Amino acid sequence: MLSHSPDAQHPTLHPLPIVDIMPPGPHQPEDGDRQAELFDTQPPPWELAAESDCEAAAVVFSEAPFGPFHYKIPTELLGLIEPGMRLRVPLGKGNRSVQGWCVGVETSSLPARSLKDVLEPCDESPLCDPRLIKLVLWMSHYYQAPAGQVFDALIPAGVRAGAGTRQQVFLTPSPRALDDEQVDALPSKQKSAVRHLLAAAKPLTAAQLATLAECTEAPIRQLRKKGFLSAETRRVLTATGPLHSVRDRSAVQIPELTEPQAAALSQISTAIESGKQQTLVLHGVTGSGKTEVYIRAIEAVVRMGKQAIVLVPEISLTPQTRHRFQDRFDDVAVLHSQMSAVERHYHWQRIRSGQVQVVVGARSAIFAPLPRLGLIVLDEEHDASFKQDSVPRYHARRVAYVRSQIENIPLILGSATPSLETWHATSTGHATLIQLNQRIAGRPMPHVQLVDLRTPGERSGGGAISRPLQNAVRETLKEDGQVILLLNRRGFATTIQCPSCGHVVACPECDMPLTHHRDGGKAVCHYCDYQIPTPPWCPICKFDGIRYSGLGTQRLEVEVKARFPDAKVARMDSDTMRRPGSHERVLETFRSGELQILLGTQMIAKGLDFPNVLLVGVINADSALHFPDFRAAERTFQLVTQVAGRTGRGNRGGRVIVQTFTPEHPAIQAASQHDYLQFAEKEMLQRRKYAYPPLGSVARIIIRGPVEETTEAFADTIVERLELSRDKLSAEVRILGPAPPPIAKLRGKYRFHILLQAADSTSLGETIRQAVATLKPVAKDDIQFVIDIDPIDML
Ligand SMILES: Nc1ncnc2c1ncn2[C@@H]1O[C@H](COP(=O)(O)OP(=O)(O)OP(=O)(O)O)[C@@H](O)[C@H]1O
Ligand SMILES: [Zn+2]
Repeated sequence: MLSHSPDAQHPTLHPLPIVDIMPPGPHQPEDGDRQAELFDTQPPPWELAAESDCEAAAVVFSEAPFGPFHYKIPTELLGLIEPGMRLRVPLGKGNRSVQGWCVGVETSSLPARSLKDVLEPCDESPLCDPRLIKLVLWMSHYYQAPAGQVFDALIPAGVRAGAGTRQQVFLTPSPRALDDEQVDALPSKQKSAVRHLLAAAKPLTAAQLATLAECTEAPIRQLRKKGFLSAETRRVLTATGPLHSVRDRSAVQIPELTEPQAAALSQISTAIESGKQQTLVLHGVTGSGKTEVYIRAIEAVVRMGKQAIVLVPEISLTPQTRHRFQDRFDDVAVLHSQMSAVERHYHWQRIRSGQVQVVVGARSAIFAPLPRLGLIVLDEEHDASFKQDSVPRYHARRVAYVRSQIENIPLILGSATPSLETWHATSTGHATLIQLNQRIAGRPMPHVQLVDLRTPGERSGGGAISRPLQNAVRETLKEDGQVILLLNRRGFATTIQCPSCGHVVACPECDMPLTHHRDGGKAVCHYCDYQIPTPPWCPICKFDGIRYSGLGTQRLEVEVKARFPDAKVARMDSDTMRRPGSHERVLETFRSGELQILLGTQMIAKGLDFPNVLLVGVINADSALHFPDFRAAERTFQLVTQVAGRTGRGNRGGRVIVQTFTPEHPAIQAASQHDYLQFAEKEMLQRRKYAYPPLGSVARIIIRGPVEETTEAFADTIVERLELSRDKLSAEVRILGPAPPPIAKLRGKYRFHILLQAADSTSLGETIRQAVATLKPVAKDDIQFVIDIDPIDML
């Protein structure tokens, strides 16, 4: 049913007709919530006489009904309401007062009396400029998320709540104060206060005015009573103190660019000077010096009086990354998830005021309200953490692309292992490829040795570490080198099973096997965090001798400590990294050389730059390979290549040992040869064969509910509607399911999913939009459905 031409539209990066993006269409409000719509009503002729021009605000809400609804701006608020502000408006039959976001102000000649009035603005100035509003509307449309909820994702909660601010009363002169005669008649202290306020030519608090006029606040109170002063309440930032640190930059050394770096920079500079949107893909092998290229490009942007956003995966927001930018720019705002609401608000205000040159942050930093944005950089653009897994389920790469179009600026996507979406864009002319094929200082790529775990001789004593890896660790430690060991599974044992009756201890909420954690002897569900004390015997047949199998990082840690008793070992996974700053502390001790072996999950695979790491061991390269996910091979290739890239970054060289049950797998073969091209070409053939992204678009609908039958029945209804809307649109969309996903039960809810595939994202999106437009699960069934456009998570 699906047909593809080789030059099929690129689904992720094809140019979007931004100007054509329409605000979300008017949703049908709930019964009794009917609020007149300006643009879907034709006034009957007898009303035309009564019509007069009126200013109306379009308002969206973060809870149903989502709008947009139109409200009349009453005369006293004319000129005070702008798009991007929050407004208080009456909603529904009972006219309950609710807060919404203003997305537009228009003059209209429709009968004003059919519209309700705006009650009041909640902000003094917009929280969102017109370009960001455009981005919100695009996200709302593309990801099929209510615009009000997109605003909530865009504007940090700390900003919305005014964290670290206080209401303060500001005084301005009223018309009476402008009448010299009346002022002259005032007692001297009051007269002096009025004159000082007039001279200040800006609103002042009573305390400020009292200081200026050298009086107490009593005369000022008198003046207010007599009507010489008008008072207005405003929110002001009261948080002070060192909310961000400034580094001493006197000793910073600026490296001379290598030739390939200089060539890359010159291409990027041309794009920056062009003043146009352009997507540049910086494909540089690990350790090729991509960060230095970003920094130089941003320096050029800053010289032009503009600003930049650098997005990195959350886990890379270590001091090392921060310092690299803070060392080179006067004003960097680093945004990370462990910030308090006050800190976040403080930086947001600084960013919006235009004083910040560079914003470095994870996914949501793409929304930073820089007034003169000149460049966006996504480092490690392939990283899955750029996709948000709650509404709005956006991918920062796609949003960055759209923002760069709205702002008309270049976008740099950097990686040693670009996503196939990005790679494909370079071959269809939607992006320009810039390559750094060599490491800095002519350092060789590390040699990778594959250890075939199927060969009995390679495995030593049933442990996780093969004989070759064991020898290599020993030699490295002897040479005073450091070791990184990757095992992408946390916990001690990943299955707890009774060898007598075969029972596997599973989560009652998710039906997934529990993982045994040694600390505290807990059995934990890695999907919902359900925990019980690990049962000492089989809960079913009471057999005394339950078995722990399957390898996790805790067990690896025990084995490593037993095999190399003289080495200092640290484990890094989400269990040991719960406390703020723990990630940084471990990396600091590793850098200082105090630690010899660092083992952990994928969080040790990214971005680390330690010259003394002479050996990287991958305990089980296949762990991600057999997931029911079309990106499994890509993820395996990326993970192995990235972790292998952590060695050989100094003058002492480095080597990599990869343990695997499938050494012949193309992803593992290509990773072992540092051959991105080989991988990309083979993988692209697979994607083409099945019309998977980037050669087609995918969407996923997840349906969940407490009763299996009703949930499935509801999923069936969605499929029927999808088929109807597909046929009505004559869209070539393939609809698969409903079927239980790999995680068929989660937190006590049954799950079904529907997969949709099409050659282009537009017909796919429209098919879904029409199918669910009026769809609502029966409230008593407690069923929810989630639309995930361009899903990353297929579980
Ligand atoms: N021109 C240069 N001269 C000397 N050293 C450099 C130069 N450019 C970068 N470096 C250093 O080389 C090292 C590797 O650079 P960087 O971390 O930017 O590489 P990368 O391409 O981002 O690697 P990865 O993708 O593996 O994270 C860093 O220690 C950096 O300071
Ligand atoms: Zn669970």
